Parts: sequence; structure tokens; C-alpha cells
Amino acid sequence: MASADYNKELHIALLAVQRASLLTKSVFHSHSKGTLDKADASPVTIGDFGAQALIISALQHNFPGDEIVAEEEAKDLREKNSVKQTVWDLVQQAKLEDKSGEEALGGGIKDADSMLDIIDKGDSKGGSKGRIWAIDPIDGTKGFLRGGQYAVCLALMVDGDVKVGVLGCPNLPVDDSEALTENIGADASDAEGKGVLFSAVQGKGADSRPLGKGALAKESKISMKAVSNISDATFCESVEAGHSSQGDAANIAKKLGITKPSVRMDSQAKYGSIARGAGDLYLRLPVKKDYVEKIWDHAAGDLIVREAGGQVTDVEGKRLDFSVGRTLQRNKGVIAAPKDVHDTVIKAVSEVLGGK
Ligand SMILES: Nc1ncnc2c1ncn2[C@@H]1O[C@H](COP(=O)(O)O)[C@@H](OP(=O)(O)O)[C@H]1O
Ligand SMILES: [Mg+2]
Ligand SMILES: [Mg+2]
Ligand SMILES: [Mg+2]
Repeated sequence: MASADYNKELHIALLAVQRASLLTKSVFHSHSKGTLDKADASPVTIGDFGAQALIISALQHNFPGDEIVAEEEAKDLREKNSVKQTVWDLVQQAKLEDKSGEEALGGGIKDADSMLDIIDKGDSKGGSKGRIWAIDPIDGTKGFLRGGQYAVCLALMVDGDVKVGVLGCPNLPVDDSEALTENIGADASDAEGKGVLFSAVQGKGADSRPLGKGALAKESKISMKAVSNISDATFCESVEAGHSSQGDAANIAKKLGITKPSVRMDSQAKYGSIARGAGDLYLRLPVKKDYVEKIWDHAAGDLIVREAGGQVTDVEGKRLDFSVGRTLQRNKGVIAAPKDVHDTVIKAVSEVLGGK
């Protein structure tokens, strides 16, 4: 029986995320970010639209039959011609320096109206059948706006199971395997030594490499740090108190005997950080009872952490279920930890949350 090795999917995903990251970096440096408010009052920028257009165009060129679940839609651009024009300018400029990479992605997009149609191709309902890509063009948009951490996120699910995951983190230090960097507001982008590309394929472990402009750098294997004593663990959580309950996290940490303060970081850079052993735990604790997590906020990070030797579940210890549509409607919150201490963490989580 032929087994899928996902080599081509990984290669295209790495290049697509790299190219989209060049666009987000250019937005950060030379534009007003063109921030709009979405229906749920969360922000979206010209960088989100441009990155989504570039990634979908690369996927359509290489895997025309695949479905796509992406965070953004082109409605606002269709209504605001000037914003559409700005996004189109950005998309035309974002090119990989390496010609063969650019060719592999199918080159650029034909015109501004095709760009809008491409952005709207991310409207799949998701589900448990077939090949479905999940895209978060900028995860941690609030971090992006602050000059903090953000991530360009892409994952391939097959029959509801994540097979390939890639995270581009332009503001993470390349060399940070020991310390967890708190970076919630400084403009760190484009400084020397910044930019990391994380990736994983199911069953093949997790990798990281510097995120550059030219041909893909050589990867190295990453793994979570062994935690011999849970009270020595470092945990990370959202910067935004509205995304994860910082009070509950503090109580859970206390129960575990953890005395180090949490490291607050935006985006799936948290998953990448713990996967490379910079920090140990990632706690995402529901703030609002009715909030459902989105698959594009977790698919790539979930695989990268598990392939690096971690376990990722919801607050009840159930694996994240990516097979039920665009959201994680069967899960609440996220707890990521090294495999051998995950149960201990879940026990503390249930004591704290159960007592509420
Ligand atoms: N009430 C809420 N609870 C949990 N997550 C939320 C939330 N409101 C928005 N989010 C999600 O939190 C993501 C950012 O996560 P983090 O806090 O880890 O940086 C956002 O992704 P985007 O920035 O892509 O919109 C958004 O999807
Ligand atoms: Mg958003
Ligand atoms: Mg997101
Ligand atoms: Mg986003």
C-alpha cells in the first residue's frame, strides 16, 4: 500500500508561509496597517488579507482539489476600494528571492479581482472527510499590531486528522532554545536573528529553521524539554486577558507549586516555543462559556507540540477534535504540556475549574 509521505505538502506549506511572512513584515514596516473591525469587534489588517490571498493561491496551484478553511473573507475589501488596492499592491510585491521557490508556488495572482475571489476560497465548512487546509494568515493580530509575537499558520488535515503543520513566527528569536522570550510590545521585527519557521509531519517529528528571504534554511529537530519537577516549569499564556483566564492560570500554577511568573505571548508562537523547549506548558483557559475556539488557531501548533513529545488536549483532557467543522466545538480551552506531566497538569486544571 502506498503511504503518503506529505513531502510535497510540507515543502509547499513552508514556502507559502515564508512568502506570506515577507508580506506581513512589509506591512509592519512601511504601511499604516489598515486595521478594520470585524463583526465580532476583533481586528483584521491589510496584512491578514494579503497573507491569506498568497497562501490560498499557492495551495490552489499545487493542490487544486483540496478544500480550505481560512479565517478571513473579502467582503470588507469588496466594499472599500482603497483598502483593496493597498492589499493588491502588497500582494504583487511579496515574492520569494529564490526563483525556484516562487515557481513552485505558481507565481503571483492575476489581478485584484481574482485576489478577492481567492481570499473567499477559504470558506470550506471543514469536517471529517478528505483533505482540508486550515489557514490563519496572521494569528495574534493584536500582537502584530503591538509589535509583539504573531504567527502565519497553515495546516493540512486529512479526514479530520492534522498531518502537516507549519508556523511562521517572524518576531521570535532564531536562537531561543533555553529561555522563553516575553515579547508583548517591543518592535522586534526584522532585527537580526529574528524569525523562526516551525514545522511537523505526523509521525516524523518536529523541526525548526530560521525564517529568511532566500531558499529555505536547513531544518533541525526540536523537542520539548524534560520536566523532572513540575514546580520548576515555566508556563505561557495569552497576552490578552479576554482570550484566556489569567486568574485561573495563576491558581493552577500555584496548585502545581510553580512560582515563576507566566510568560505572556500572543499567537501560536506559544506552541512553537514550548515545542523547542523554551518553556514547558501552555495554558488557554476559557474566559467566556460560549466561546468556541477556531481550528486555524490550533491545528498547526497542536501537531508541532505533539510531534515534539508533548500532549495537547482541552481542559478536560480530551484531544482537540479538528473533524467537526470550522471550530473546535467539542473542546473547551487548551492545555499543552510534555507527555509525562500532562496528566498532573490536567488534574490541577480540573481542581481549579471544577471548584468554580
Ligand atoms: N474570547 C476569546 N477566547 C479565546 N480566544 C479568542 C477569543 N477571542 C478571540 N480569540 C482568538 O484568539 C486568537 C489569538 O490568540 P492569542 O491570545 O493566543 O494570541 C485570535 O486569533 P487572531 O489574532 O488570528 O484573530 C482569535 O481567534
Ligand atoms: Mg482574527
Ligand atoms: Mg488566530
Ligand atoms: Mg488571524
